Parts: sequence; C-alpha cells; structure tokens
Amino acid sequence: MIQSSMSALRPLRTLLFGEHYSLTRFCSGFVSRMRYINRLKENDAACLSALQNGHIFLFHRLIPLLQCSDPETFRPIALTYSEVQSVLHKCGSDGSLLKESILIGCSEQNHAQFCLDVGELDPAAIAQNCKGTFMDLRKAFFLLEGAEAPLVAKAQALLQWHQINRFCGATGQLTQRNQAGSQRACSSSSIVYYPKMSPVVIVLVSDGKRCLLGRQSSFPRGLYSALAGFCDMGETLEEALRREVAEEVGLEVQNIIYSSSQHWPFPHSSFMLACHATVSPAHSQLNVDHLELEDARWFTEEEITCALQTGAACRAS
Ligand SMILES: NC(=O)C1=CN([C@@H]2O[C@H](COP(=O)(O)OP(=O)(O)OC[C@H]3O[C@@H](n4cnc5c(N)ncnc54)[C@H](OP(=O)(O)O)[C@@H]3O)[C@@H](O)[C@H]2O)C=CC1
Ligand SMILES: [Mg+2]
Repeated sequence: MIQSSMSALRPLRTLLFGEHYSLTRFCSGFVSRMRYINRLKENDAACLSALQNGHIFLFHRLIPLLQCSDPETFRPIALTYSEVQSVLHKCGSDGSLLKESILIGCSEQNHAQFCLDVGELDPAAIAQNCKGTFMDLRKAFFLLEGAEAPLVAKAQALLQWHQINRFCGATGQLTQRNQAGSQRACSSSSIVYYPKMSPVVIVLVSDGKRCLLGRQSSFPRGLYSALAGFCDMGETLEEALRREVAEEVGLEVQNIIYSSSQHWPFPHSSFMLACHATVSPAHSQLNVDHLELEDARWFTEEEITCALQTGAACRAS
C-alpha cells in the first residue's frame, strides 16, 4: 500500500524536484545529526558501535581534561576509542571502563561525542599520556571557546547525574543505565529516571535609568550579578521571578520580558531563564535580605561601562 502510494507520487516529485530527488537531500546536517543522536539513545547496539567510531572526552572525578595551546586558550581533548583504550591500558585498567562512556552529542563532522570519568585511575598518569591537564570546570568554563564550554558543562552534568542516581528512590535497588546514558531504569519498580535540571530565573531589573545588581558573600571580590533564584514547584517563570526579587531586595517588578536561556552547571544542573523587568523609579528603594545577599545596589550605565572596561583591561594585562 505504502509502496504503491510512493510510486503514485513519483511524477509529482520529479516535477517539483527533478530526477535526482532523494529524501536525504531535504534533511539538513542539523536534522540528520539530531535524528542520529536520538537513534543512539534508543538503540544500545548502535550506540556501542558509534562509541567505537566516535570521540571521547575524559574527566577525572568530574574535572575535565583540557589541552592548552597557548596560555589563554584551552580546548577539551577529543580522543578516539583506541586512543582511550591505549591510555587506560598504560594506566593499568583493562579498558572495560570505556563502556561507561556517556553520549553527549554529535560533531558537525558527524562524529558521535561521548564523555567518560576515569575517577579510579591516577589523574597525573592520564594527563601525561594525553598531553593534557585536568582543570576545574568553574575555571575552565570561562577559558573554553564558543560551543566547547556548553559541551564540557553538559558532559560534567550528565556524569554527575549518573554518579548520584545509582539507586532507585522507591525501591533502593541499583538502577541500570542504557548505553547512551540518557536514562536509568529500576527493574523492580519500572521507574525510568531521566537527567534533571533545576529551573532558575535570572533577571536584570531596571528603573529606567539604572540596573540592579547584587552579590552573595561567596562571590569573588568585586563581582556583582543580576539577581537569580531557583523556581519553586508549581511556579511559572513570572511568579518565580517576582518572588525572588521580592525576597532578595524587597521590590515588586513589572513588565517581565523573556530574553534567553542557558544550561548552567553550578552547583548542580540548572536551566537558567533570563529576563528583563522594571520597577517604577518611585518604588526603587531597596530592602536587601542580608541572609541571601551580601549587597545589592543600583548601577548607572556609566558605572557598568566603566566596570566592564576595567575588567577587560585587567584581563588583557
Ligand atoms: N546572581 C546569582 O545569584 C547568580 C546565580 N547563578 C546561578 O543561579 C542559580 C540560583 O542561585 P541562587 O541565587 O543561589 O538561588 P536562590 O536565590 O534560590 O538561593 C539559593 C537557595 O535556594 C534554595 N533552593 C531551592 N531550590 C533549590 C535547588 N533546586 N537547588 C539548590 N538550592 C535550592 C536553597 O536554600 P536552602 O538550602 O535553605 O533550602 C539554596 O541555598 C544557581 O545555579 C547559581 O549558580 C548564576 C549566576 C548568578
Ligand atoms: Mg539568589
């Protein structure tokens, strides 16, 4: 039936697209990659085979292995299956650890990408064999180029999620992961667990002339940031944002406009939703909750520009 309807469509296809019509011509590289990744999540054998032909990024106890090409530029090291096998052998492991690799993506060159935590092995020996260095993600996040920081952050977040979700919350039994590492399942309760992110709002509040920034006592000296907070269960983005600003600085905001989003790996996996919002100048008096924030202040555009220029000058020197 399908066959005959496909044949019936052929003249139309030829008219529209010419003799060399093929379905794949209309699948962009992006679509093919997304479908490929999805297939690897669903098919353990396909995923294992992709691992043998893919690229693997190593971590040691959640710290990524990076290569430093010059003092300012770091890149994650993409190793092949046989390269990792050889490094593991040199470090006294039989290589079975490789099966614990977790799928994190697919490069534009169509190589499936995986990450692997070699936490039981000697990090110095691994780093030396790979000509790399293990660097804390909080530092690495700001030194990695473009798309590489989110990839490394995603890898670390997935590795961490697997490490803390080894047991079923209902039965206490060990959970089993699929080959891609996109889920864990408990055979006793049949519960399937998926990697989780906590939704977080971050908001730049303005009174029309100034913007509001705050700092926690744990922030590095001199660092101020837009206000942020975790969404509570059942809240909308707008409700969470209004509550957080009210809690932290005692203001009521309006005119909430969504701006953008990003995955944020610290302290665990958050999904940050960034917005703009306003308060009227007549209601901009701050009442800071010092249990949550060490300080919060209104900053003028000139102050922000000056601080950014000073920061850029400090980084350049
Ligand atoms: N300006 C900022 O604060 C910035 C924050 N971020 C990120 O935004 C997120 C929120 O930061 P923050 O301002 O500290 O959040 P909050 O203002 O919500 O305060 C943190 C407190 O919220 C409680 N909490 C509620 N839900 C969670 C959860 N799912 N995970 C952890 N704690 C929770 C905890 O309190 P208790 O332990 O008392 O229950 C925690 O100490 C973090 O991922 C942070 O890294 C990023 C950039 C800037
Ligand atoms: Mg906060």
